[in-house]
Amino acid sequence: VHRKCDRKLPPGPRALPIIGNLHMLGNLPHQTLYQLAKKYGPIMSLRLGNLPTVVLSSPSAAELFLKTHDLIFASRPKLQAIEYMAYNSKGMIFAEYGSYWRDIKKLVTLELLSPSKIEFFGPIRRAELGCLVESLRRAAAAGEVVDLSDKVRELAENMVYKMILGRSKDERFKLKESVAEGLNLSGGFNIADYVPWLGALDLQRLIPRFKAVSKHIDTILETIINEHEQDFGQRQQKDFVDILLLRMNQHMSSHDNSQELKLDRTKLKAVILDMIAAAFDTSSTTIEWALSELQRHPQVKLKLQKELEEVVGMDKIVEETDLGKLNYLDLVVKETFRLHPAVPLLLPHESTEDITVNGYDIPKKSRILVNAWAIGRDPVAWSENAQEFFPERFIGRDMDVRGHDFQLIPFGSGRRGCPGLQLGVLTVKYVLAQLVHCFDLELADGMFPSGLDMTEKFGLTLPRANHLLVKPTYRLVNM
Ligand code: HEM
Repeated sequence: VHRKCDRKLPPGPRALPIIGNLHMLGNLPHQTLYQLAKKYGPIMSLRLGNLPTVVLSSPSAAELFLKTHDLIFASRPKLQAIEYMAYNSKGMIFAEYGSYWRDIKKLVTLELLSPSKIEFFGPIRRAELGCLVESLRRAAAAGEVVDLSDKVRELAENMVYKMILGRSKDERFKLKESVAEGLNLSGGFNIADYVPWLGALDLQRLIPRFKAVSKHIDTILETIINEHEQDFGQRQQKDFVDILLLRMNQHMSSHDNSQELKLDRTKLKAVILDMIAAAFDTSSTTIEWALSELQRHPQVKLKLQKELEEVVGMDKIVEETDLGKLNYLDLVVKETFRLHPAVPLLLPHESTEDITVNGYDIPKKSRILVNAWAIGRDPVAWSENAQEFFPERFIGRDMDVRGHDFQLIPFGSGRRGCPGLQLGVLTVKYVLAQLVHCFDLELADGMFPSGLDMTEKFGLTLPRANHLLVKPTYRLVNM
């Protein structure tokens, strides 16, 4: 046991009283932390309020914390937004590490996100993507400019809501808007999570907003679950709510006393909300950046279109079964994940014990931030042209995004790695391939490709600050 003053923390900038280093983060914390790490190193120590925080910014640093010592760093901090808005961490994403999280993870990976379930929901993705292609075709015929950022986000939302709740639109309530507001409110660094006594004063006036969003979402979920209970068995298409209800009812009727997770209504709502929140704009953000990079790199786009012409053909649309044959698409998507990880600092991890890593003492209950955005730009891992969008860099490099290559961890790695990885990668590839195959896009206002603004907007995910506005032209023949 170390006395506090004997501890050797990782190097880092000086902290101010009370707020620590919070004031340094700025509007784009992942970029600030990337710059600070250049000075203080890949294992860097900060104080956010009075919380010891470790920021990891290189592949080997991430490997030490997410693989070598994964078990100690596999928990999550308690965040005020989550306590209020996500059923007190009863879902999976913010559950503390332990048997409850393990049981939920099992349920989610086996019953909601397994390969067979992903395949089962294929027709939903196909139908929704078909609608988007149709709407872009109409815009092309009319020579209109479309907000592609909005369109792609709407598409991803529709796919997700259909799969989870069985419907993509419901005129009666504004679930999408409320979830978006909830995510927005939880995206920033909330003072209350770092300086509890200041939090009690609620200077940012967040608590009433948390409560309002939470109440609204809960009412909607209750209505949807009630309706599922009423017409259970009558509908052909089963969604996540049906699957979880079935599971909940099986438990109740079998009176089994096993230790396995017993779903109740609150847990069911928490899991449903987690699935929505996790899938909400991760895929669409990635697609938006991929399309932006292709717009800025016409030669990459042409090469991808050529591959699609050869593998799919100009008289056919892309099917999910084609994706495995599209090798260049795979490189383009990896390169997008490298430069534009949708969740730039992953989700916060928390340590459950005092531990020494690489000679540094990391106290129990430290906050761990993994800067996946910085790791994707690490010049040692990616050479001098790390900042450039260059898919060919992956040729001959046996590397994927699954979390065993620590240079590329857009989905995290280890115990807390993303369970929606397969679905996420599939969605990104499918939508991107279809849009690139079916349309040529021209930037609105005749802007040169290289002039496309690439400013980011920090939140839970990292979308474009300015929407991508384009004029589409349809490419396929006899379709
Ligand atoms: C391109 C799409 C996606 C990206 C880039 C992404 C990325 C991530 C990242 C970085 C984490 C945190 C890892 C960590 O803390 O170490 C995460 C966690 C998670 N993701 Fe995803 N994700 C995507 C899609 C999805 C989808 C479609 C779902 C489910 C429908 C999903 C469900 C989850 C869940 C439940 C967690 C929490 C895991 C835990 O705490 O144990 N994700 N994701």
